Amino acid sequence: MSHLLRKPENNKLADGVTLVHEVTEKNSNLHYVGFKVVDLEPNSSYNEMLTNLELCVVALTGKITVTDGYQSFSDIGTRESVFERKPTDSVYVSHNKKITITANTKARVALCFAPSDKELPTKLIKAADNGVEHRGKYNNKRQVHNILPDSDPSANSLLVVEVFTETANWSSYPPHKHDQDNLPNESFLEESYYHEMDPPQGFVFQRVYTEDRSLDETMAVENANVVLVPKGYHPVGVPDGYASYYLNVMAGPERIWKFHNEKDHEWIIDRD
Ligand SMILES: O=C[C@H](O)[C@@H](O)[C@H](O)CC(=O)O
Repeated sequence: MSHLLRKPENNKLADGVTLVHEVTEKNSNLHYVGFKVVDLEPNSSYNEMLTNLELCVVALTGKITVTDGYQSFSDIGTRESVFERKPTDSVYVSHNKKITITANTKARVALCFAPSDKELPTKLIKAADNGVEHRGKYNNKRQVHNILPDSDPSANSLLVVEVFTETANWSSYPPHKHDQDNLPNESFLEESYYHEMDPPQGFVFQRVYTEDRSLDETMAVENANVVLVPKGYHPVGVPDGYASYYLNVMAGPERIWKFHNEKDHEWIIDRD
């Protein structure tokens, strides 16, 4: 199995609290992006102590209450399934804070981390404030919810976005990369993908590869898998009959999403 592909760990932390995924600098080849998925039964709580990291808590499914010890955001979350295809609520918390997430209903929560030494206000990012985009044409169409885009100054280095790709379409396509700290031409952003499929027995293909092919991994990605993108192009193809969801976390030295399309495939964008 590719070293970039993570299957659910489903590590039971306490009654009603399961750590589905944990991606850190210690257990991955990522140095900027950190990521966790936590399942909570009703009335169960999960605590996280932030030191030099900022965090975006995304209510993937179900309803949760999030507090940073000073502010509390109650009963947030908008959907029972990500495939309701509507934005959800999130909470941004900057470094040096302890956060507690309590489930009001059965919930799956994504914790998106990036480095920060900047004190910034804790903030509810309401579903209604997500920028929704419909990108692409032909079989390259996808729906994008911008949760923490680089146009939103709320965070220090974190970018969070979720993407819906319908049956037999491609996304993160034409292949693009952002692995060079070379602004204004390209930014360096590591990236993680948390994938879900509908129906859940489905899979997608994702390839992660560099210009020189020194890295070239093609994966069959299944429901609730995580793919790590330390560098390189990273397109996703969705088989006929299935719909794809993924949540992206990006972070790097500059909080700017400036990607470079692979020249061989850039014509895809120029079709009439
Ligand atoms: O770099 C960002 C990720 O590849 C996705 O968020 C991608 O941009 C989604 C898309 O437009 O297909």
